[in-house]
Amino acid sequence: MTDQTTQTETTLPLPLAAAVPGVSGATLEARRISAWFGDHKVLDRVSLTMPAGLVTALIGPSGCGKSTFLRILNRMHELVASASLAGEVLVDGQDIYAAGQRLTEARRKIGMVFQKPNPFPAMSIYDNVTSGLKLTGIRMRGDAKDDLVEECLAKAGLWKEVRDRLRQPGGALSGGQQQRLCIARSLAVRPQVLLMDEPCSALDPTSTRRIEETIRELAHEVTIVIVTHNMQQAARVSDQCAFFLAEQNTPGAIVEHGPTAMMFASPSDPRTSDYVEGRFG
Ligand SMILES: Nc1ncnc2c1ncn2[C@@H]1O[C@H](COP(=O)(O)OP(=O)(O)OP(=O)(O)O)[C@@H](O)[C@H]1O
Repeated sequence: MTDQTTQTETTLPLPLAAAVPGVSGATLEARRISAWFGDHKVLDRVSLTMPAGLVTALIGPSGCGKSTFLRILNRMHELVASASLAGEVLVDGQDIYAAGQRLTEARRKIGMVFQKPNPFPAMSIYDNVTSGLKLTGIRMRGDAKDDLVEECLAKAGLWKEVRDRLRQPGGALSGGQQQRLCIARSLAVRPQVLLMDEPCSALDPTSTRRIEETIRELAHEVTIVIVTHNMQQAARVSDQCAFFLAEQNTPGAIVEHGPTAMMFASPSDPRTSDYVEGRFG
């Protein structure tokens, strides 16, 4: 699904986390990633470094392989029976696809927030936040768990709205609140990287702004990679952008990447300027 935007949207003066001393998160490096569904090659030798503490936006027209690339970054691509890949994904220098690397560990380090908010609807808000702990083998006592729930909901910008109803079901929240609950759930296992696949495309403009603010606030502690069709959103939230394209039935590849301001103001490839200025895609 594609979120439509207009040129009339304003740009939020959100702070940049770039190059702030003391940022945490991990540097994620994709090296020569190719991907297939059966015989259909959808990515061709894509390399990209996503530095610690920065927000990287993946942009490009529908079908160019952005979501596939994102799913490769935390080993979700392999859930599709026909899927295969080549290349390496390094988290602070360690390849998550190397022999002996555990799938659960990769997923703990590298969380994912999806297009459509997907909390467990009948489960309480509190239990939604802690639901990932058991899966990843983290044990916690009551008080520590309470503190973690508050911390994660606060970081996701939801604590004040739900502090008095933590035992109510997650499904009773609004769409925007559900998405922030999903962000809190991802944060509870202390990921180093957070992947977001069009996290605002199902949300209204106000909820979108809240999520964008949350992304900027989180950027100093977790490396964020976001897929978005919304160029204003890419400009507002990201520090660097990578422009993907799959031309004339060729596999997707990165045409150009660099600091967001440069990608929008003076890209070196005319296809990038055509895309970011809305002339195609
Ligand atoms: N599960 C799948 N099985 C087979 N082919 C798939 C599958 N998922 C994606 N593809 C194909 O892989 C290519 C890349 O798709 P992908 O969803 O990664 O692109 P995208 O850039 O994220 O698109 P969009 O912006 O529309 O979400 C497309 O040709 C798509 O049809």
